[in-house]
Amino acid sequence: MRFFIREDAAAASAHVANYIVDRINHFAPTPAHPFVLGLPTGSTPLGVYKVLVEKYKAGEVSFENVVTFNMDEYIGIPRDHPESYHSFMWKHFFSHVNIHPSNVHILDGNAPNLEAECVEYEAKIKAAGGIDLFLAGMGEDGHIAFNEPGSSLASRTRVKTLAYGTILANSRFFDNDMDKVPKMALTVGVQTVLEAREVVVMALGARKALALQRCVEQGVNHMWTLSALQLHPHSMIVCDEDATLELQVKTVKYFKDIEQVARAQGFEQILPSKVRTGPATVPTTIVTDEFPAPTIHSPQPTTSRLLRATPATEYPVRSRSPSPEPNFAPRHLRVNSDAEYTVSSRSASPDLVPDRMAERMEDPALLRRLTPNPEQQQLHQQPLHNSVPRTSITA
Ligand SMILES: N[C@@H]1[C@@H](O)[C@H](O)[C@@H](COP(=O)(O)O)O[C@@H]1O
Repeated sequence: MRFFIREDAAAASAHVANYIVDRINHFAPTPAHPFVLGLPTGSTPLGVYKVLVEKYKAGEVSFENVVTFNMDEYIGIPRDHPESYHSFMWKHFFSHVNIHPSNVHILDGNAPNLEAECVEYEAKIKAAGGIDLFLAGMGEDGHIAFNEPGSSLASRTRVKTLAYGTILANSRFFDNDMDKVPKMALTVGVQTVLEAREVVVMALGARKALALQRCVEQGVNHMWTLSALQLHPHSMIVCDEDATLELQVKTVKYFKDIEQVARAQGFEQILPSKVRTGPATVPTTIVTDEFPAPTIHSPQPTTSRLLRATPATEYPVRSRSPSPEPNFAPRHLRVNSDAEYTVSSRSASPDLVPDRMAERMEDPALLRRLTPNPEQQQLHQQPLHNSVPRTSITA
């Protein structure tokens, strides 16, 4: 994770806007190979949009070949409501730059079938080639997009109920009247954000300080969904001094030092060239039967995909998902080349399956031992250490 602390909101916004301009220009997008930008709403990115518009007007960047996907949208308020995220985006950004309206994607909170809208949105992101850079803000409770505390870190675009704290925080845009704030929204999921090739998060002001501390200094936790950023190979946080108030002095010093040392060495903390210049090839996943199943099957929680993630210079790769098998063997991942991965067919779709330790035992003697009341059984059975070779138990 790269972490930049700037004096104030204006300096942080300029840093992010310059970075985005730099990324778009290095990418050199074309109609056939556009730069795909994920965008947030809220007060935090306003300064970034302002600088991006200025830079567009100064001829420093073009949005001609940029495709955008917004993070979220309220459900149930008209699209032209002044506080809809559609209105927000056109008012603060899209109307002032040369983006093609057909390249703008914002979830429709009034769609007749909201679930279908979400599925379609994910499909559109995929069809666009995935998101190159997702810009995000954060909620005071550490949410990213509208992924409120407790959201699955493997979540995708979906309908979401808003937390009381978010409704309260956003009531400032609705005459401070909580009754006027929509209670539901459509939002990209945490996993949708993590699949972007790069994620840039901004945190401004003291009211974000606690969330920033939880997400940076503590572990990955679904109660602070932004903390999932720790699993992303190319993430960056840019904040102002006020947002660092809850961080340890040594954390602040550490990140400032890193930036200073890098600069003294003559380079910024930049991305590998593959990511900077856009995708040449997307890795493919090949399913084979090459790897044997182990004696004892272990459950494959969905979140383990995040932890296993991908090599740092490539895109996240998802395994194919055929119909579930009764038992899942651990996934074997082998890198064949820069852009190819091999996965055992037994490992596909490692979704969370409830299981008992006993069900993983193939040895009947062991199975008996793991049934309830083992003390009673031992009264009637031979000692197990005679019948079970220790070596048959493998993790
Ligand atoms: N869904 C949005 C988030 O994407 C945004 O990050 C957050 C913070 O808003 P602000 O930047 O106004 O603090 O507000 C809403 O909850």
